Amino acid sequence: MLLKDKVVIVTGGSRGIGRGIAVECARQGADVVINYARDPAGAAGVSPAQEVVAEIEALGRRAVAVKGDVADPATAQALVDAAVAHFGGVDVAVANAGVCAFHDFLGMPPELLRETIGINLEGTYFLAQAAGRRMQEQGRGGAIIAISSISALVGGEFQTHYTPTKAGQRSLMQSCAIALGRYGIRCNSVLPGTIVTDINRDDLTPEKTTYFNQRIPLGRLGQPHDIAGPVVFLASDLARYVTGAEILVDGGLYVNLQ
Ligand SMILES: NC(=O)C1=CN([C@@H]2O[C@H](COP(=O)(O)OP(=O)(O)OC[C@H]3O[C@@H](n4cnc5c(N)ncnc54)[C@H](O)[C@@H]3O)[C@@H](O)[C@H]2O)C=CC1
Ligand SMILES: C[C@H](O)[C@@H]1OC(=O)[C@H](O)[C@@H]1O
Repeated sequence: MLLKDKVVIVTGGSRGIGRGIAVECARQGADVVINYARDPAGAAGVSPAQEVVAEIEALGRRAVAVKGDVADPATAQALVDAAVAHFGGVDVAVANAGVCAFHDFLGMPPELLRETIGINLEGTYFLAQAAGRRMQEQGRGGAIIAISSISALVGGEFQTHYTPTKAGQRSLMQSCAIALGRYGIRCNSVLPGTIVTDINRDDLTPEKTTYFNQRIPLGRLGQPHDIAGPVVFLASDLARYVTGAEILVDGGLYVNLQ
């Protein structure tokens, strides 16, 4: 087990990539605080956040779900407080929550631009700061991981509000690595390629899916659990000398120009 008895926070942990990360961390021995923004119950009357908590408990670990908008700095503090109150501290913070409402550049409403920056970039900043403060007090180091994107490296016609937030998260982790290295707190990014989740359900038409499956050297789009392994690695002591770095997890998409 790579994360035995570590305490992990995952924002946006009730769905998609965040859910995959939260469950894999528990499988690796961690107790987990998951954050969610909105969580309507499904047909069976059980919400996704409750499902994740139950899945983690079935693995023999503890979990708690905390509601909150990551764009609000109070949410980051509430997540740290929950980790301390329920599990005694924080070892790993994963800034995963994010939005990407596809929109053309010339018609971009300022509200959508600001909302995207607030959730994706400022939300990561607030979590890194709140977790970093607690980790410094604890004096036992820690790991902060931003779920950035292949979009930190390349542009997107309908993502002019989004790609700068992903580049910003990567840059933020580099600067935090310097600011927090003296406390043994490592800060890194994971850059997923295109992963099939709710965020791109409408964008990934059958035609686009076929195109990607042909262009990606490993022959398929990603799934949430493809991202969890690299996150666990960065969170674990196996990565004890890794900070200010990033792992591109895209099936080879980025390097295939043709
Ligand atoms: N799916 C993909 O192809 C890729 C996704 N990413 C990034 O991965 C992260 C997770 O996205 P996915 O799992 O794909 O999408 P998703 O839509 O399935 O999950 C996003 C999560 O963020 C939460 N969230 C959204 N706004 C929030 C807010 N204001 N406060 C708290 N939580 C909020 C949602 O409730 C949800 O749990 C995002 O940061 C996204 O930018 C990066 C590269 C590729
Ligand atoms: C939402 C997109 O499909 C997804 O998110 C990203 O960060 C990449 O641009 C992917 O294509």
